[in-house]
Amino acid sequence: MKQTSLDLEPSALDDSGELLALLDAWVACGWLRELDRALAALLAELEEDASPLLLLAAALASHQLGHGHVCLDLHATLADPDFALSLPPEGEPGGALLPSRQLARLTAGAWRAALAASRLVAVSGERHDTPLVLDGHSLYLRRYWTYEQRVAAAIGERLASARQIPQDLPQRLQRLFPQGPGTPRSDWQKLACALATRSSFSVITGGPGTGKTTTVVRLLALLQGAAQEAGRPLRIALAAPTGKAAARLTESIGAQVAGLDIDESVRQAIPSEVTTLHRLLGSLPGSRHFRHHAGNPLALDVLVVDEASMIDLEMMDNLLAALPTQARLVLLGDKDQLASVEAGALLGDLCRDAEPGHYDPATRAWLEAQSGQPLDADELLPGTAWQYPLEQHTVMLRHSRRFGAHSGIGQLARAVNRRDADQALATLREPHDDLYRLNLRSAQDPALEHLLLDGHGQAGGYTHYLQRLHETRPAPTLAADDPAWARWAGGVLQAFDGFRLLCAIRRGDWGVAGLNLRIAQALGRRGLIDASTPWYEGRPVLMTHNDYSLGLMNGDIGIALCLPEPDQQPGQPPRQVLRVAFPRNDGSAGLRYILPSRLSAVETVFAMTVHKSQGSEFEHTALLLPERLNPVLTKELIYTAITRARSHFSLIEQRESVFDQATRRAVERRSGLLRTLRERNPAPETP
Ligand SMILES: Nc1ncnc2c1ncn2[C@@H]1O[C@H](COP(=O)(O)OP(=O)(O)OP(=O)(O)O)[C@@H](O)[C@H]1O
Repeated sequence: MKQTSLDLEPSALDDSGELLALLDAWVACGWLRELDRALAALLAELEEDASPLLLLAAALASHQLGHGHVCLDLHATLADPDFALSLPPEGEPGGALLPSRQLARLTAGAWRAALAASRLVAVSGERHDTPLVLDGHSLYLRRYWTYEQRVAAAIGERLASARQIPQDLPQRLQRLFPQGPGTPRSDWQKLACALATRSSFSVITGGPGTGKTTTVVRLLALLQGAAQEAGRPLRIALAAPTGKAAARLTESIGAQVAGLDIDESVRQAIPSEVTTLHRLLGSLPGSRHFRHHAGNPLALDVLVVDEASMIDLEMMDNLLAALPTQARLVLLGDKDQLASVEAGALLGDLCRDAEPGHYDPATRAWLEAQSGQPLDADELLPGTAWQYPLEQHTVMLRHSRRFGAHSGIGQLARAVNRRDADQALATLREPHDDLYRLNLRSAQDPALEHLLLDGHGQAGGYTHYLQRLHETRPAPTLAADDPAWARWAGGVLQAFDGFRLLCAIRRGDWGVAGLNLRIAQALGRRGLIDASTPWYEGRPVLMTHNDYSLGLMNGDIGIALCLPEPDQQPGQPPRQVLRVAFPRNDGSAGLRYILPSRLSAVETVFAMTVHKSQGSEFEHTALLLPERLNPVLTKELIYTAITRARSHFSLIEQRESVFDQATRRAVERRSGLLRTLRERNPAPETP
């Protein structure tokens, strides 16, 4: 259909054929997925006179899902098209194809009107048979709009269900959170624990080392202790979105539970094993569905989910459906981290107002009475329960015990999080034992290779795990079932977590692919690996898809090692074969060994993207920034990279301005979850 236009030449926005040709061009550049374009083509078939503006919006709404946004926000898109759409994805020059050029003449009013006029679009979900829903100035694919509505409804229902609170809550809190010399005036851990006893839904957010695990372990001790006394012990489960995160939490929960001063019967009834959400819900291979759902709910009274920043909207919908409403759900995570790569920055949405708190006077009074402490933080703002229903059940932990006031990593992370680029740069210039900055003269600067292989001072590089591999290898005559092999493989995997290079992009000199090649070649030149073959001993690999038949999940990391063949001929010396050792990721500290030929979806992982590093920590983390700003470079990405570092952080860059500009820029995830949740909360009746 032709739109009226002042231009004589038809443009992509005036003509459906031209629009589809533009989408083709974007697909050819690798900017748009084939499936985004296919959706536009399908809609063009369904509605013969479909407006090109509708086809464009549909393809872009689908494209946005691939970038984690649940919907296409028309205003935000038109305000800064290239950034809002992340096109081109890695910042390469785009010329006339750039969205900022193509959408220059479009206004939000005209776009919205074209969408609202289409039979394929329901305005605010008033019809149930359209593939698209327009909610305010956001266009959704119906499936995602439905997820958002269901998640908001389920959370709203949980928030409204008040829980019975132990009469002696103040005393119980006092026992679990004794006031020590280092305890701040407002102990936010104690406040978070108190608040989480009140309803079936609560969120505890905080940066690294702020005590999320400590708090939740004490919360579980409190709830289980009270439940046991009442003769109704609780069924508790702990979960995390990825195997890696589950393994990490298993370790820290185990240590925390062991260290608590509580009755042995309560200790025994707090699980220390953490499962993945997929395993908890019972994933069905080859399907989006799970064994547990509303019709077959989880038999649980309390569920704690850590690393909740990695939960996407669809998973949250599944989780809320499968968890009975009377069961408590406690989400833990760092709201400031990058969100899940799937659509929906759930934790970020839920915690948008966690810092100012917006506690209702009644919430504040209750918290102060139960905890015996003032609610005290400079950033707090007042609020009411009906305007801020979720915030009455959310606490942000504010004191990091891992990165104290003098830690360089802590100072840098805090400055980046505030988008205070000047302070972040000043911190990088000051001498700090845990921070290092490498300014490259060019992409080929040998200092890069030196840092990646040998590290810097106390901070190691990639030679460390390979030295361990070679120097601690068991005698080849040992039988395959000798525990020395598992100890060795486990030690090599652990040593590999001593260092990781994180990249912002995938392609080019500064991307994951190029750097993986370069690092492998450099290690080959040192004789530490044989990089002339695709599968060499010491090759670290990352799973890029879930493989249910092998029990490996997207994001799992393994290392190829020469190990004795399990089925040996009696009397023969053990034959060595290359197998890939993966941690079991079930908290058991066990390993599994897979033949390389069985691994179809893996890539080398010396360097990995910051996105993929979420849920992991490394002793030394290096972040390599590309030479040009691009849409993925935001303060969330930089903050996430810095906070992956346990002891040392290195920033590698060619131009200082990229760090500076990226730190000033924040991701704006598009979703309407918080708005929907607030709208669903009834206003109080006026007398
Ligand atoms: N109230 C406390 N008293 C003493 N030590 C504490 C307290 N809270 C936390 N810690 C210590 O601080 C460290 C970090 O705590 P914790 O692991 O609970 O933080 P976290 O927010 O879960 O960290 P992460 O970001 O790694 O998940 C741990 O060593 C823990 O023992």
